[in-house]
Amino acid sequence: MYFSYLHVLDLFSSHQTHTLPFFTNNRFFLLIFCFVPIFPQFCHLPLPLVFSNLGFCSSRSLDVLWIVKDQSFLDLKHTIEELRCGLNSPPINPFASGCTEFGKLIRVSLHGAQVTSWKNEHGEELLFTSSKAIFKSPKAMRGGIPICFPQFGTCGSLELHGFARNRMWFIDDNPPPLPAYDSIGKSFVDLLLKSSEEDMKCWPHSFEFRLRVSLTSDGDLNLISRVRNINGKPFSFSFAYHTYLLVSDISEIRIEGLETLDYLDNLLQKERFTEQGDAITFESEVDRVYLGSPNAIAVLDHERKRTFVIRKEGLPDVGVWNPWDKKAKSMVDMGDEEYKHMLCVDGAVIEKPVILKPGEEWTGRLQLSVVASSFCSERLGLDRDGL
Ligand SMILES: O=P(O)(O)OC[C@H]1O[C@H](O)[C@H](O)[C@@H](O)[C@@H]1O
Repeated sequence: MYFSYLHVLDLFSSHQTHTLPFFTNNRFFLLIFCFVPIFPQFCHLPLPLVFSNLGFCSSRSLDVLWIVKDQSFLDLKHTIEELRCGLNSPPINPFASGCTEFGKLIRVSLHGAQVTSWKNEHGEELLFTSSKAIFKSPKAMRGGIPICFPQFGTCGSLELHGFARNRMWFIDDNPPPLPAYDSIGKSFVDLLLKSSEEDMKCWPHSFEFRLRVSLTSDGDLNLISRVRNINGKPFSFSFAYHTYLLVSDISEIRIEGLETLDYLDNLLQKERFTEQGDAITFESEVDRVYLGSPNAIAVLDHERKRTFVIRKEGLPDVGVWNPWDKKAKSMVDMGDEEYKHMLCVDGAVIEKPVILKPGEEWTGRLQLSVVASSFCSERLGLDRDGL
């Protein structure tokens, strides 16, 4: 059965007594919508819809979550009214259509726990999604932030980038607590992936992978991954937040923070080189893993006059990828010219895989911010240690 906006509206109205105090007392909230046109293929999956903050649970079909910031109850009510008015028309994306303006928000798919959209306060998209992206299980769609686990690239015997990006995740209603600074004043959702019988056949290790996706009051996108070994024996894994940044023109992009580092070149059988330039720029295909990078790097978009600042913890390596024209043309889910508008810069653990003993947990944090390029590197705190 297809799940429509009507269900969402019903859900809000029938639980109004629960939702009102929450929305009036909190400036931040998690708004959960099912969006049929994006992932119709997942709509049959019975997944629990959990508004833990609201004090009720409901079992509904659900596949896409929206994390929205700074919305008062009145704004939300207004939006619901707008959606209600459009109920007789075919379902449309309320956010993309301009029928409502939410400003800062994140969209997350339960398929792969993939962040598929991150918007600033002007409603401008900050992550790349290919116009030819295929939103079809079991593959990850081309764009956003796929999670590469328990393998990055071809570093092992598993499918490329591991299986986590191709699995359905669940909302984690009751995650083990995180430090207070990871929760206060933020809108967030917790997702969970556990090893399935099928996965155990190719990767025989029991794990729990918890991902918190959150939006800070400044509009930063935070991702916190926690992988726990619930096995009787140790296991190792590699990992990456495969982050597709949306850029104006790849030839105008510069990465600062990776200069002088060693890197493995995936285009030359992972041969090791040392970066020589003052900054990384792009004029052909690049597929590299920079090793032992600082915990903050910057991606400067000269044309748009904005800079992505990537801060990370527990993620020593950085994958940098742009397929350029020839490879882009060979990819079914990428437009011929779209390579010009994307750059993958991945906080990752690749060269020295994480080894977890039974009962141990690993944490990898990534924070993405956008600032005006008039900020100079010193003010970005690129030499700051961690988040
Ligand atoms: O096409 P995908 O499986 O999503 O992989 C896309 C790219 O991801 C990484 O950046 C790898 O280093 C590349 O070799 C790969 O081509």
